[in-house]
Amino acid sequence: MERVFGKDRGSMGSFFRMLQKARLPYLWILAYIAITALLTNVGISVTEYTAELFAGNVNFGTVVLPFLAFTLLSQLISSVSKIMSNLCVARIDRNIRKMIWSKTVRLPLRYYEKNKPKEMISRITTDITAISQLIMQVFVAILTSAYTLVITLGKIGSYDQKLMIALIAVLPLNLVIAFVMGKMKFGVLDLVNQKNAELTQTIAEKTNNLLLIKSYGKEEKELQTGQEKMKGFYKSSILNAWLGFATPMYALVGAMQFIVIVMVGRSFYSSGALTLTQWIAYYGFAVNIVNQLSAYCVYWTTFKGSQGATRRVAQIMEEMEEDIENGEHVEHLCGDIELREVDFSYEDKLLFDKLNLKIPAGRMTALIGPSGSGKTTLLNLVERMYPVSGGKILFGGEDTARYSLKSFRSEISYVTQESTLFAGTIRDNILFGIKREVTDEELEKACTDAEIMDFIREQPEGFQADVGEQGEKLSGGQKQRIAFARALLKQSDYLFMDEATAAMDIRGKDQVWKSVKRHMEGKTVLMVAHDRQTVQKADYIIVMHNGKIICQGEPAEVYAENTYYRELIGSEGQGR
Ligand SMILES: Nc1ncnc2c1ncn2[C@@H]1O[C@H](COP(=O)(O)OP(=O)(O)OP(=O)(O)O)[C@@H](O)[C@H]1O
Repeated sequence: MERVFGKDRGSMGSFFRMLQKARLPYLWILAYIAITALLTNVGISVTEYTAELFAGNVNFGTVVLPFLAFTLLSQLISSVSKIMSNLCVARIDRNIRKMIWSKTVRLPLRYYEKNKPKEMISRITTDITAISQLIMQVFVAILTSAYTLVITLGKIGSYDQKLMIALIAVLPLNLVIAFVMGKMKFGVLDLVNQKNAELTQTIAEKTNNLLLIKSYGKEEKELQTGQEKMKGFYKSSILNAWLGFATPMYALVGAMQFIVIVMVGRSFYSSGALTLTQWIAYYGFAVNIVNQLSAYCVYWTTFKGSQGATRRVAQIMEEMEEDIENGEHVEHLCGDIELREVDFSYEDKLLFDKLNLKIPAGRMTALIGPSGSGKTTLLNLVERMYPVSGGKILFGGEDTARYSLKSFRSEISYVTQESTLFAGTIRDNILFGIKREVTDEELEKACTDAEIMDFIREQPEGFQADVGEQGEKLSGGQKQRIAFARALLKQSDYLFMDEATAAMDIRGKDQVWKSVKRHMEGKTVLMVAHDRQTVQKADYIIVMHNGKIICQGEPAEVYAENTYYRELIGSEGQGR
């Protein structure tokens, strides 16, 4: 509960910085404000003509006709104003969603160590809706309501200044109750949004891993996990539902104000300070003012209710993006890869401490070592997916920190451990990230070399065959072959592979390795491997253990020195 009713931590500074970046549709918002101001003035006329009618003045030309005309006009403007408000909300939603999506893609991988990527789903869907509501239903609405209040009070003041002052004196009652309710609403809605994000994250993760859940018979357990998250969300929604009691409380305060307003007006009418028409018009204006003030209570609770969502989105926008353009454009990477005194930690866990390593250019190097020794991390550091916390990474003696990430990464082909594909066609997936024009012959050649061409020919739609969500219609080996075809088409001088053939059959592996040898003749290949067949392709070996290099050199040297390599390669590998 502390979380619900505790101190709110919304930061309006970061919120306004976020709005600056969001490029709000200011012209549309201004047009909406202008139309709403027009509606206020037309509404004043409607109230005045209504008062004339109540007072018994039914002259067709001067009262009835203008009353009908202004009423119709007021309804028309009101419809246009609602449509404009919805258009503004849609535009604000779109702009902020685009901005957060761009941030999601540009945030460094480091950000996702601490924050769950799947929680971004509810940031981009639910939280953003709360923000557009805040802008239109609070900030803009406060402006338009304030205008209506001033104009209406001015009108009452034109009847009698004292009447206006008496009315102003009874107004602040609403604000006290609104303040208390707003505090509670903030806590509850923050909790609702948080529980929603957790539920989204859990469902996205579990539905992605249904195979694993089924094969280990964990249906009941995961059912429970999902249900617990739903229970958490449900409880917070129930708490939110109880806040519905705020409405009768506002109504009670409104009714008390109404009694005071009528008594004040009545005494002015009795003393002769107001005519009958003015007394009736005063009543209409006073009701309008109370409605406006009730609306202020709603603005306040909406404002407090959206504070949690606002804070989360604003915090994301404050995070540093990876600047992929900054730095020198590297035309052509070449030379040995060198790690000099490199430090790197995952959160508090130090993995590399002053690591020194040279990976020779133009050779096929295997990076081997027990699980968790840091092989994938080393590949990621060399590709600059994570910044090092100390030391340097050099290519051909040049510090890579001076190159722009965009140009630097485009010089390396990387076949990752998972070989994830995106929903779409085989062709789209192979050409993903290939920035040059690729001819059909080249595409077929790369697929033949990656041993996937026969499979593509078997598909009725060929290259246009759909791979399914995350490539689910393909086998693990087929996905790896597609990733290989893509890497070959990239034509880089550096090829990194992280257990990139682990899912392939023995014959397929051999074929793919022959293609790699052919394509990468004289170029640099760095591969992480656990199996003898793959490690044997290498002509240089690096052995890692617990974030340290424990041995490196020609296969024969490493065979003589290192037990891990000897056990991995077996007696057949001797003398290589
Ligand atoms: N994102 C992460 N956050 C925190 N710790 C991590 C993260 N990724 C890896 N680690 C830790 O860093 C260490 C090295 O991991 P890494 O994936 O580099 O090992 P590896 O040698 O490639 O293992 P494997 O052969 O099993 O793929 C491990 O102890 C791992 O738990």
